[in-house]
Amino acid sequence: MSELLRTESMSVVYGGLHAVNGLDLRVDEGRLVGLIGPNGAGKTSFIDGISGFTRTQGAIHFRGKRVDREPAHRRARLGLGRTWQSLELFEDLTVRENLQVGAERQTVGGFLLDLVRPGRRRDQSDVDWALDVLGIAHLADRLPTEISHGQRKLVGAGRTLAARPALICMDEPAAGLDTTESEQFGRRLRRIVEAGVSILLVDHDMGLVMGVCDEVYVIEFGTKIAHGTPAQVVADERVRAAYLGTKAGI
Ligand SMILES: Nc1ncnc2c1ncn2[C@@H]1O[C@H](COP(=O)(O)OP(=O)(O)OP(=O)(O)O)[C@@H](O)[C@H]1O
Repeated sequence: MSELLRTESMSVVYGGLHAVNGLDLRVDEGRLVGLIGPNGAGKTSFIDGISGFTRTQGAIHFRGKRVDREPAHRRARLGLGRTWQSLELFEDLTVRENLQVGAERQTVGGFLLDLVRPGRRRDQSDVDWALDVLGIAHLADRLPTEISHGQRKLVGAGRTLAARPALICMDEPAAGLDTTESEQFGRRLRRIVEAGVSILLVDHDMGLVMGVCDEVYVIEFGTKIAHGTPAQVVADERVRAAYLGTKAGI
């Protein structure tokens, strides 16, 4: 399997707090990799660090290139996509238009073209592809207020997918979904991977993470405490101890 993302001793430090503490993590092409840990373990800080939204120490390699000193927009252009914990769709745009916003790569040429031809037709192929992978093509002309909560989550993922990334880091994409919606969402995640896009999945929904991931990393206080298949991780004593007394259901 070829390597897509690899961090080496990566840390995120806020003041004196090591939110991520020397983490080695790897995502290969064609893999759905979970990253879990109790509240405050450092999961969002890790995603912020690899995507370039917070300063890091250590090395981050993406598609064979060292990227830890590259700005966020350049990492995105290399194919490193991410979603955000707060799902804010453009409520007055259709589903298709919401994805179109994600697909647009702002270039100087495109900006000038918009000035001279404001109503120009845009290439819809990436948007059509993302709608199809997520199974929401039939909702393309609806407004976000007209679709279900689970479908809104797919639109949120679709905005990142429409930029055709090689990897999507998802930060709690299933928050607030009930069990049935979460299972449907999980099937869509597998379709994204089958379509050639790897996923790093952060979520508190253990049914989802353990049900869809090929492998799972577990962190506590910014440090890796386990890594393996879902079955190996669930059986790990340190993981069980870390989750003892929480509602996560490991
Ligand atoms: N901008 C910041 N400045 C200072 N401390 C921060 C900042 N962001 C996060 N932290 C702290 O870093 C630690 C890790 O937080 P982070 O949000 O990365 O954890 P998490 O695993 O994503 O948590 P949750 O599951 O609750 O979302 C926490 O102690 C948090 O309070």
